Amino acid sequence: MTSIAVIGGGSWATAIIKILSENNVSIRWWLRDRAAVDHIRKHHYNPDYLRDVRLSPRKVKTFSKITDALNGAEYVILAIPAAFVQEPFQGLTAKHFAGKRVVSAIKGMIPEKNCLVTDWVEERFEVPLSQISVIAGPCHAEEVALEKQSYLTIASTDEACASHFAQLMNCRFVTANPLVDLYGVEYAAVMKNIVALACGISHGLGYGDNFQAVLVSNAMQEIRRFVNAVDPRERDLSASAYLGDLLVTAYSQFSRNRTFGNMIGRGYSVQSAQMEMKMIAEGYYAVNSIFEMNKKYGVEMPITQATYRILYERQPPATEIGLLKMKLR
Ligand SMILES: NC(=O)c1ccc[n+]([C@@H]2O[C@H](COP(=O)([O-])OP(=O)(O)OC[C@H]3O[C@@H](n4cnc5c(N)ncnc54)[C@H](OP(=O)(O)O)[C@@H]3O)[C@@H](O)[C@H]2O)c1
Ligand SMILES: O=P(O)(O)OC[C@H](O)CO
Repeated sequence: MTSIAVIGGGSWATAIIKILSENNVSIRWWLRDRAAVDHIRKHHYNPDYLRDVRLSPRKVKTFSKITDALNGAEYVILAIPAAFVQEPFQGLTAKHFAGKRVVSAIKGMIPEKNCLVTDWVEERFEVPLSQISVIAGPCHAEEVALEKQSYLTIASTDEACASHFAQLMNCRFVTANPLVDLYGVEYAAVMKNIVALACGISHGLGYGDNFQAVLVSNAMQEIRRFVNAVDPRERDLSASAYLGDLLVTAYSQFSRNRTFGNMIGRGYSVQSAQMEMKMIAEGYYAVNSIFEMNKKYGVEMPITQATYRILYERQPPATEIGLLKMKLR
């Protein structure tokens, strides 16, 4: 049995645990909410997210102390929005991660540092990059809960690391494939959330499918320009880890980022949209990080810039999307 620590108690953590539980694994699940830890021990489902997912008490043990969850685990999966991922690890050191492989399921950037989660893990806990991977690909937790066929990509700099974890994620309803492009996949996953915000804003303003198709096509070009500037290498951006994830997030009814953007387009303030949405839209934090990062790279990024001005400079969505409209082809 492979021992896997899962850090985070939200919808994606719950979905990942459902997938892994299809295989021969032992899961050590840390949740910050003590009541949820106790509830899962007693009733075998997460009271706050994906309540229909049944959790095997034989395979899944819950913990409220993070060091207990990490104890003896071969893998550590991070599944907390990037803005909050540092909090539970305060006081922990490299020794807590010695010999472990780390998998980030997070599609976001650490706001205070404007850095990728995998870079933070490497630097903060001295985990070798070859032992770090990400879970990517077009996949919503809600569809995993329904066992709808899904595809994941496990990306790493190291083929063996990606392949080994991909095997653990393969199951009846999930096909997981390894890919050697850690940074390209991670940045594309961060950026598709920004695009989904822009799609939601446009939809909220009354723009239709014709406009969105052009917006998404232009967004793919924007992602290509940025990713190639930050990490130039051969990659096929039409693969599902890149284009597929952009499409599902831009179009799905389940997308948190699109939903958040839609509220902004309809006139909600950032604060009221955040309060209304129970779940986290990573794109809100990512747009600031990518905007700041791009001061160094100077890539042409009209969609990111318009979204930044709407969310961080309080510019009227109608004005910004109106200006963006003239730049799209
Ligand atoms: N949901 C998906 O379909 C999906 C798919 C692929 C990737 N992802 C990525 O997975 C990551 C997690 O997203 P999610 O969808 O699981 O989010 P979510 O459903 O909104 O859950 C957020 C989780 O983070 C916890 N949290 C919030 N603030 C925290 C803090 N200050 N300290 C510790 N924990 C905190 C919440 O704990 P409480 O419940 O106690 O508030 C909750 O367990 C994101 O990067 C997202 O992009 C999500
Ligand atoms: O619901 P979103 O917008 O956070 O997107 C979730 C996943 O990243 C889709 O692959």
